[in-house]
Amino acid sequence: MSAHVLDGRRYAKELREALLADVRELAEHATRPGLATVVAGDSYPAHAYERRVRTLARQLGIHYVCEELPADVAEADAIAVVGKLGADPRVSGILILRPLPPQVSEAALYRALDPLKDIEAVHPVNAGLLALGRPRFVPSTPASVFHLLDRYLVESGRDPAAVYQRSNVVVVGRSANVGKPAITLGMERGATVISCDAHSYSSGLLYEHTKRADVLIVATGVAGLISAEHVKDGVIAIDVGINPVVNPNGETVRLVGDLDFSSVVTRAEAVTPVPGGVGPITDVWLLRNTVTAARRALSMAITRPLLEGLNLLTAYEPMASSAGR
Ligand SMILES: NC(=O)C1=CN([C@@H]2O[C@H](COP(=O)(O)OP(=O)(O)OC[C@H]3O[C@@H](n4cnc5c(N)ncnc54)[C@H](OP(=O)(O)O)[C@@H]3O)[C@@H](O)[C@H]2O)C=CC1
Ligand SMILES: Nc1nc(=O)c2c([nH]1)NC[C@@H]1CN(c3ccc(C(=O)N[C@@H](CCC(=O)O)C(=O)O)cc3)C=[N+]21
Repeated sequence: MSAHVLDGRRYAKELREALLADVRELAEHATRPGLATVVAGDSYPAHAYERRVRTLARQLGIHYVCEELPADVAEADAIAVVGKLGADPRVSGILILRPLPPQVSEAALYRALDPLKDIEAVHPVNAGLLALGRPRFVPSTPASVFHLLDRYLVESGRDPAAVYQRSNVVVVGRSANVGKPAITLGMERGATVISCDAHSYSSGLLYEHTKRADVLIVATGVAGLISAEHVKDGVIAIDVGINPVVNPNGETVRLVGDLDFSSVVTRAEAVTPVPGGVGPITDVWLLRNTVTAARRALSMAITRPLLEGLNLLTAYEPMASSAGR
């Protein structure tokens, strides 16, 4: 048996076309969405992603700015940069790239985000709303994972809701921006969700869980962590991992996932490749969230003076203040 190889590029193309139409529509209202990224140090995956996002923003006509910080940036300076972007009216969405250098606390930087520009839902308020099933933004990577899954299930003639409700969804990795929100999205769909981490691996339990997965989502950054012997026949396996591997010539770098693709493909019903799976959807989703943020900012700009005129702003303000503004 050889699995269906899910084509993330095809889904990404469709999403990109729809997004371009949205950007053009906003332009008719004299509104241009803007994305800002913050990257500190020289992580290869972070810079690889930054380049993708930059290129796509330009293609779509979205304003783009990247704040490149040195690896030894002081935490207070990084926080000030995030604050500055929050106050910049050209910026509708902000992405803080990971990993951050050790002296910069991720939590401190996330708290410094304007919650209405926090398109990856990492500010405590947005992470909380997501966990409660009322997301303001769905973070791009887990959103892309479930977009792929939902689309594949529909295209193969199944009702995604019915499939999730009788599925074990096993999520390997539980970071705040990928694994944890993926767990939430699986729970929201009514699946039985099992969360595994590095302790599952070191205690020898990881593969007991992965073998029970109907849907396996792997986001660890450990190349080749899961191979055919660790999954059951007919699994649907989604590989989030992006791991740079230096080619034998010692120069060019290629990317591999967390699945040992060539073996998993022999047992799975469906599997995503790296490259060409989740990755190509993620950047489109990020810009889609940026456009959503810009649209909301526009409607707020229109509504605010009206509410002020009617002396109703107090009725409106709690929403903004509950967002921590
Ligand atoms: N395709 C895409 O669009 C994207 C890809 N990525 C890629 O996805 C991967 C994961 O990213 P991210 O979540 O940010 O990474 P993090 O390093 O923040 O988190 C990794 C998670 O994997 C767990 N883990 C590590 N080793 C093992 C192991 N041997 N067995 C089981 N679990 C393990 C860790 O467990 P513990 O918590 O116990 O330490 C942790 O929860 C990376 O390769 C990254 O580059 C990221 C974002 C987008
Ligand atoms: N806050 C934060 N959010 C992230 O989403 C995030 C991050 N930090 N830090 C770094 C990692 C890495 N990452 C990538 C996503 C897609 C590709 C990608 O699309 N790759 C192409 C491959 C292109 C090629 O082969 O060159 C693909 O998968 O098809 C690459 C890298 C996002 N990350």
